[in-house]
Amino acid sequence: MNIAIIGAGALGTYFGARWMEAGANVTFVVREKRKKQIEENGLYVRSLCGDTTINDPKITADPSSVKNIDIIVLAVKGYHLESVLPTLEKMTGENTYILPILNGLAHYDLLIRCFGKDKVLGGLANIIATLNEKGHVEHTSKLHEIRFGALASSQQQICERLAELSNRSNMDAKHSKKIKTDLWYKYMFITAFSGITAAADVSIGKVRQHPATMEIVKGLLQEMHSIARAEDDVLEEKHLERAIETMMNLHDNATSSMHQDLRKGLAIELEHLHGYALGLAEIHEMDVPFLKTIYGIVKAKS
Ligand SMILES: NC(=O)C1=CN([C@@H]2O[C@H](COP(=O)(O)OP(=O)(O)OC[C@H]3O[C@@H](n4cnc5c(N)ncnc54)[C@H](OP(=O)(O)O)[C@@H]3O)[C@@H](O)[C@H]2O)C=CC1
Ligand SMILES: CC(C)(CO)C(=O)C(=O)O
Repeated sequence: MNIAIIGAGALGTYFGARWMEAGANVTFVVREKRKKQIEENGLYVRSLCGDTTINDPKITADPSSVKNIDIIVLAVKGYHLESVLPTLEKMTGENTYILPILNGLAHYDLLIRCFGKDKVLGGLANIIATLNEKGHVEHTSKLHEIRFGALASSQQQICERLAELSNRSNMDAKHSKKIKTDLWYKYMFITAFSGITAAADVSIGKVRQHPATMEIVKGLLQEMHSIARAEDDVLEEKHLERAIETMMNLHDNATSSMHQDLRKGLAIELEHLHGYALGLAEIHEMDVPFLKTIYGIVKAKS
């Protein structure tokens, strides 16, 4: 299978490396600075699930040179989305599908508008990974899940091909038959988790110590659940209960990538996650005081 990864950041490099180990032909489409860094330092993954070095990785900063791709994995941050569209346009052929693994849902509207609903697969990732100063991946927990699935009936075959490849790989890959539900669940969860950890500047253990703080988490989840139901009606009551249970069971030191980015002084995906949810709430004329407050607090810190 020919896979192109746009964004050789933490997720793109990690999953790209795992697909390569499983025998895929993977090309990394990067910008010049990252290309130079990879040429100097190589592509290396340090992982609790097994280290790996990518020997002679195919890297290019010229998307028009990348042909005959089955799946383009989009692994950029939400705020890179607009600027990556010309890259996607140059690479998307008749038989190419786009698999976004970004957090959130805001990108689907844009991608489907630009490339059509048959082209855009559903995807998400659950992993804790970052790039170190050498540009190598540091994967620091045993969680390395990727989920993908068809958003249109014409996409079944490509999803099955990806599942066949991924089942041979060293990652927890799931071909989901209910990817829309999975996407909304993750969006609900990450908006609450990243919101509270970034706003309070603490990891989840501290949040759980204080019932008043935990009430905010529950309020955020409840509001996101209501937005999901108004928009797509795919989440049930059990999903809300599961999200609360997961929050209760996370390791005390667990925190969100948004919180970590904020601490490092990096850009964050606040508009992509919380901003987009506020827009949906407005369309549905819903009152979302927890979301509004968290957005306001994190905005001032960003
Ligand atoms: N890290 C994590 O643990 C998790 C992250 N996620 C989500 O996954 C997504 C990706 O996150 P993550 O991998 O951490 O992000 P990173 O910042 O590590 O990687 C994003 C990469 O995208 C690259 N990029 C941006 N624009 C372009 C472009 N036009 N062409 C080529 N490359 C480009 C950047 O390259 P450059 O160096 O040139 O800027 C960067 O390397 C986010 O939505 C995040 O929320 C989800 C689960 C966990
Ligand atoms: C919750 C987690 C770590 C799961 O992948 C995540 O998506 C994030 O922090 O961005």
